[in-house]
Amino acid sequence: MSVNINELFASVNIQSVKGSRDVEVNEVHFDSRKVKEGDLFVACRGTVSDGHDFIEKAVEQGAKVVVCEELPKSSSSETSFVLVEDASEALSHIAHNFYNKPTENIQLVGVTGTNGKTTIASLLYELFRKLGYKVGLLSTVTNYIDTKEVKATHTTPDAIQISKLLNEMIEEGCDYCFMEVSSHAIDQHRTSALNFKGGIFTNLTHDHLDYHKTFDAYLRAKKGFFDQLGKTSFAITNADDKNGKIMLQNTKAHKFTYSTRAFADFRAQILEKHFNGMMLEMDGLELWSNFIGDFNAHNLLAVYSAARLLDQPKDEVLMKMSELTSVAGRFESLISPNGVMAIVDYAHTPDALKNVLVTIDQLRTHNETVITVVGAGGDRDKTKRPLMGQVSAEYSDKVILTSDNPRSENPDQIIQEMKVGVDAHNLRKVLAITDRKEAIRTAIMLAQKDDIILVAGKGHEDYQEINGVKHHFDDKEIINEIFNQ
Ligand SMILES: CC(=O)N[C@H]1[C@@H](OP(=O)(O)OP(=O)(O)OC[C@H]2O[C@@H](n3ccc(=O)[nH]c3=O)[C@H](O)[C@@H]2O)O[C@H](CO)[C@@H](O)[C@@H]1O[C@H](C)C(=O)N[C@@H](C)C(=O)N[C@H](CCC(=O)O)C(=O)O
Ligand SMILES: Nc1ncnc2c1ncn2[C@@H]1O[C@H](COP(=O)(O)OP(=O)(O)OP(=O)(O)O)[C@@H](O)[C@H]1O
Ligand SMILES: N[C@H](CCC[C@H](N)C(=O)O)C(=O)O
Ligand SMILES: [Mg+2]
Repeated sequence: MSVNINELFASVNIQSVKGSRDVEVNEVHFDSRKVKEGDLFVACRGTVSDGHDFIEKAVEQGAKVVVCEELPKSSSSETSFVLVEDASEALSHIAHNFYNKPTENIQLVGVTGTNGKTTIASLLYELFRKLGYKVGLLSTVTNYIDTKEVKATHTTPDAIQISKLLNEMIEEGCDYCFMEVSSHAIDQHRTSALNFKGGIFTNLTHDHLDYHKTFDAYLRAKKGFFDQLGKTSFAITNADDKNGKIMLQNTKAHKFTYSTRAFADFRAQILEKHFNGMMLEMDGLELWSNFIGDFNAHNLLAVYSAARLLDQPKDEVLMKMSELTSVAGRFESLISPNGVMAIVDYAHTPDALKNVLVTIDQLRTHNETVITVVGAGGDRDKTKRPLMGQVSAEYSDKVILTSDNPRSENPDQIIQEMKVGVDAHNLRKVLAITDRKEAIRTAIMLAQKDDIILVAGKGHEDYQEINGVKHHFDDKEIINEIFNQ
């Protein structure tokens, strides 16, 4: 396929062009290593390197058009250079135009917030399939083009990948797509060109301060998503979150709120909590849900609100919602032959850990012991480590601190940084076992019938990343193996 660049630059704020404007290109890339003869290269400034340093390389490999924020000192006369103010933002528009402006032909709903994005986006995908539609999903766990699975590498794919996948969804006949929008993605303009039908805010708690530096910058990144919504879109926020209101402060979209506590457009209340689910009153009607935990009442309410704002009938939505079951790696329980329960959950922030442990505490009928196995990611927010240590020890009877993707860091050092946060009176509860498999084995050995083990932080992940190498590792697989030994 070849496309004229005049079409590609629609809605891009061009400062100047050096060279011909009447050029056809084959492919669009932001990585010089992928450029082939006749392609377009966008030089983006990154966190590690600067795409401008690879312009020469891209030209050598045959780039016909280069989009950049600064012209290189010497430039080939055969290549057209398009100067823009923000190359990452331009990339999002160029990719969207290249893939036939997909968001003009699909109802796209984005979910953002610290926790709950995967849960809400995946449940919306399942719900709309049950309602009879063809649907797409872009999530941390996996991507779907209707029923075709495409492996996920990020929570939000890069700008090119997003538009490519959305275009494939349209070709497959999808009416809707539900996607997670991470704060990194917003900050890097991966979603700038997309025309969202709706946006959902979950909550904002401590995470990713390695990248955003301050909580305020993290908040502003999330808010940027709602600022970008158009006036025919809807924006749904969590009225029970401290920052719920601020998120929608400057949006042009129609605003809606959901709450389990206060007055809101969409309301729910937990009527009964059971081991295998809960009974809710949702928007005035009763709903059985296979999910537990107060935070899931919020997630389900967000799902319901979005479905209603997408004009789906109330009774049918509630009926199909009661059939929804758990999302991979989110509160998945396994029982050993001698009655020990292990729960695998993706809690990797202080707030998520607390929510999950409080939910587990509410499940206790006698004085079952709760043992938590948890680590914190390497090369990620270091300031959440002591908080995760503190919360785990406060809300468990025993904690085994271990590794969770140490990446380039020393795993013992990460564990030490988690331990620093543990209150003095809780230190006796804490063990440190660096090898995650051994940590899980020890928890299982310590547990007696009816005790509960929480294995937190990796959820659906099937790897342990150490020094740039992903080794196969799956919490559920390991637990089952040890349970059956
Ligand atoms: C910190 C971060 O977000 N990094 C992302 C970013 O890379 P970067 O800014 O570091 O890129 P860089 O290496 O500095 O390179 C700058 C530019 O030079 C280009 N380049 C580089 C080398 C070369 O030889 N030629 C060349 O052209 C690169 O393609 C890039 O355009 O842009 C890349 C392309 O989109 C992403 O793949 C990469 O994700 C990395 C792998 C990552 O780990 N990201 C995580 C933190 C992330 O994005 N997480 C969020 C979820 C978080 C959550 O909510 O839980 C996500 O959405 O997944
Ligand atoms: N609404 C919520 N509020 C607080 N904690 C939640 C909520 N929903 C889920 N959690 C907890 O957070 C964990 C991660 O949930 P989920 O994967 O849905 O979040 P996410 O926002 O997609 O995370 P990520 O940023 O890694 O993509 C869950 O395993 C659970 O422990
Ligand atoms: N999307 C999150 C996932 C964290 C999961 C945890 N297992 C880790 O590796 O830190 C992040 O990139 O921060
Ligand atoms: Mg996610």
